[in-house]
Amino acid sequence: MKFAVVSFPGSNCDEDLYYAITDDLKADAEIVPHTSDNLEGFDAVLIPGGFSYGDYLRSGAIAKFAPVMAAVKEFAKAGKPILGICNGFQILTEAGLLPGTLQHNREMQFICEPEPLMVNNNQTLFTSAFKAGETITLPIAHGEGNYYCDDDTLAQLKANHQIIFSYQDNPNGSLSDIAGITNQAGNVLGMMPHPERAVESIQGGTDGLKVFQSILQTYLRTV
Ligand SMILES: NC(=O)CC[C@H](N)C(=O)O
Repeated sequence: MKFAVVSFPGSNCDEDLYYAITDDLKADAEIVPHTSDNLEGFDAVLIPGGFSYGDYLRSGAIAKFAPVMAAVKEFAKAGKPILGICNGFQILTEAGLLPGTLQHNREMQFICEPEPLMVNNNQTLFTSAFKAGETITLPIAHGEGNYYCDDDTLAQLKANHQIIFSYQDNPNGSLSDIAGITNQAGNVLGMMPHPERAVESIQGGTDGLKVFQSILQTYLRTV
């Protein structure tokens, strides 16, 4: 299985993700520049955290116009797995691949801390390695992680079990404690917490590795 880690000007978690996949998951990965228009040969796409284009206008608002995003949209349409982490989640909402938006944190401050989360749905390709209802800890590091959507969208997210991760102790004001959601088809996940920062015990925990193991295990079951 080969992972693409898409890198934009201002991405700063691309190499962390690359090493999480190659060193810890022991799978194949390649960093793909924002200028690429081709994701052929990849089985999953990872969109890393950071400050793409300096967070100008809004986080992710300029990245959605990068050449690679047309290929990312095709990849999503083909039902292949796409995971956006932090700025990656912001880019996916701006690109219309996930509903809702990420606003400034309630206290208008950047928050960087380990955060307890609930795994609400382990029946997804991103969470099959977790136990149902498991509580895990992943680091967050963001200024714009306050998830918002309209009432109809929220009702749909709940009815379809698309709220995959929620905060136990809502740090940023997110609607319904939302920390991570999938699209309706279940092949695109956006999450504000950083699984790639919790893949080795030296980082304080390894709960994040299970996200990548889930993707790999699901892939291996289907080939
Ligand atoms: N770590 C990150 O990806 C930061 C995301 C984003 N630019 C923010 O501060 O909200």
